[in-house]
Amino acid sequence: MSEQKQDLSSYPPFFFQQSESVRTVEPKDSIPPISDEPDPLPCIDLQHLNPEEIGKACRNWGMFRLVNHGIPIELGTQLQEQLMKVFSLPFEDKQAGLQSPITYFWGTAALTPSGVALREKVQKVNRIEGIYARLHLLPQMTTDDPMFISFRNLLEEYGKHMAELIRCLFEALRKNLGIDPALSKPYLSEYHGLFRLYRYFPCSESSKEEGISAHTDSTVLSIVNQDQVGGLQVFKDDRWIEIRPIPNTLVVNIGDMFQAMSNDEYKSAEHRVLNKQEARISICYFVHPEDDVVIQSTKYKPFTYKDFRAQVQEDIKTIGTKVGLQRFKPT
Ligand SMILES: O=C(O)CCC(=O)C(=O)O
Ligand SMILES: [Fe+2]
Repeated sequence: MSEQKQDLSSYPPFFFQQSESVRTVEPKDSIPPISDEPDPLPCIDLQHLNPEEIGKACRNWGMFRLVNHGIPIELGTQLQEQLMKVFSLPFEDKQAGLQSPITYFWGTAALTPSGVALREKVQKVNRIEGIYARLHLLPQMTTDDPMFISFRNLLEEYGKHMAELIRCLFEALRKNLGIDPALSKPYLSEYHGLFRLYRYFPCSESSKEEGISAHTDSTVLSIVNQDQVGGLQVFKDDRWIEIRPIPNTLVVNIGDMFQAMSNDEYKSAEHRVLNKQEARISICYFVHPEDDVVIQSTKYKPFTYKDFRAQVQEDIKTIGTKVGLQRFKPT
């Protein structure tokens, strides 16, 4: 077994109990990723936002790399370091110390919106741990532990940048699509801004183990800040493409809600994460529409994000997987 032996007591004991065969990826997923080409992902410069370029990236990829994003480098580095410290705590300490409104979870075969893994009907539990936090609830975290206080403060500061950044991207894309400005607020609910922070278990790369299985996000927009380990892939033109880690860049993807809002002009990107030989950290920020606003789309029956979320939960419970927007196609 080539799994790293260090600090294994910080991982959920269940990670060592599941058989190897359960964890390996399925045949459809086994197309080898092409990683030695120049970075193929469209790159968007926030300081020189070009509407045509960003629109093209959303239509063709549903994902792009963002540079000159304005997040202070030092802040991103500090948050990653602090996050690694928190994840390195013994498993029991994380369970005990991270309680609402910042909660700890592990195994994401299928997540509830709050990031809790649903284990009914789900055979495979991925070797990943996470911390879930809604941005607007962070100030309510009560703790005396200096490590958690520092972590919470960094996350809050980083979150303010994320909220601003996502608003700026949404406005550019909304204008591109000609969406009514009156929908800006309900379509991108700041109240629903949330973090999922992950640590992926280190394992042998030859085993092709998924930390997060192939999926599209149910969001409007998602922003991923990954460390230098790698493993994130996007499915495009019938193959998995590596989203290489490049320092000081973020990865933005279109979620299902934005796909519907754009009448399918923009695509929610199918992506996954493979575990690597080193533990991997990522800081992901997600924004959804307000619960009760009706998504107006020529491609789908009228639905709200609340309807969508309930349907996803139902599908995961009954058939073990998310069906997504297909459920809302007119019959
Ligand atoms: O960790 C990552 O890079 C991506 C995570 C992800 O796709 C998700 O949480 O939806
Ligand atoms: Fe995702």
